[in-house]
Amino acid sequence: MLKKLGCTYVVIGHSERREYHGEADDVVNAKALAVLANGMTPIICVGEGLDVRQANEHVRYTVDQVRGALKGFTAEQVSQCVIAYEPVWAIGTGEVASAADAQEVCGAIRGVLVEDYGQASGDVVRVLYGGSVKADNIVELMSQDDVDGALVGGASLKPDEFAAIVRFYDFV
Ligand SMILES: O=C(CO)COP(=O)(O)O
Repeated sequence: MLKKLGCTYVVIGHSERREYHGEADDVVNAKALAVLANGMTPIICVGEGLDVRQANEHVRYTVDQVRGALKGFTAEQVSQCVIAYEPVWAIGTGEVASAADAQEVCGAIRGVLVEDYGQASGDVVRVLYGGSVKADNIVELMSQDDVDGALVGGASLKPDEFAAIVRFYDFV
């Protein structure tokens, strides 16, 4: 159905789907395979809640979600995926992870992709950060080595704000 509607990217495993619709890693895995089989690109969302962050388990937790979502994938399939790190405590709250927080987890995600699927796959996968991204924090987030882009929620509903995010490179 999404393919027929002309969709090219499909967001999977968003924290709201995980929380309210039981979209666990096995479902995310099956959906990502279905998206790829239909010639679209899965954007696989991962990220920890506040309790996990406070327990300092965020890297292990998020990396486990990535591995669960990609279980059984070939390196070629992985190369076609986008991963979005969205710490749940930063979504729609105005609470943005610091650029260093984003880099820590996005870097760890890239690390496991390289470890499990090789350097070429790890390099080609786009790792995004999402959670209260705005015009005034996009430059710092995008300057991190392993943050390749952003998954923007609320700010995408404000034309001027979103345009400034998309054109962040004008401010670098
Ligand atoms: O969940 C998000 C995008 O999928 C992020 O939303 P906000 O940018 O509103 O925090």
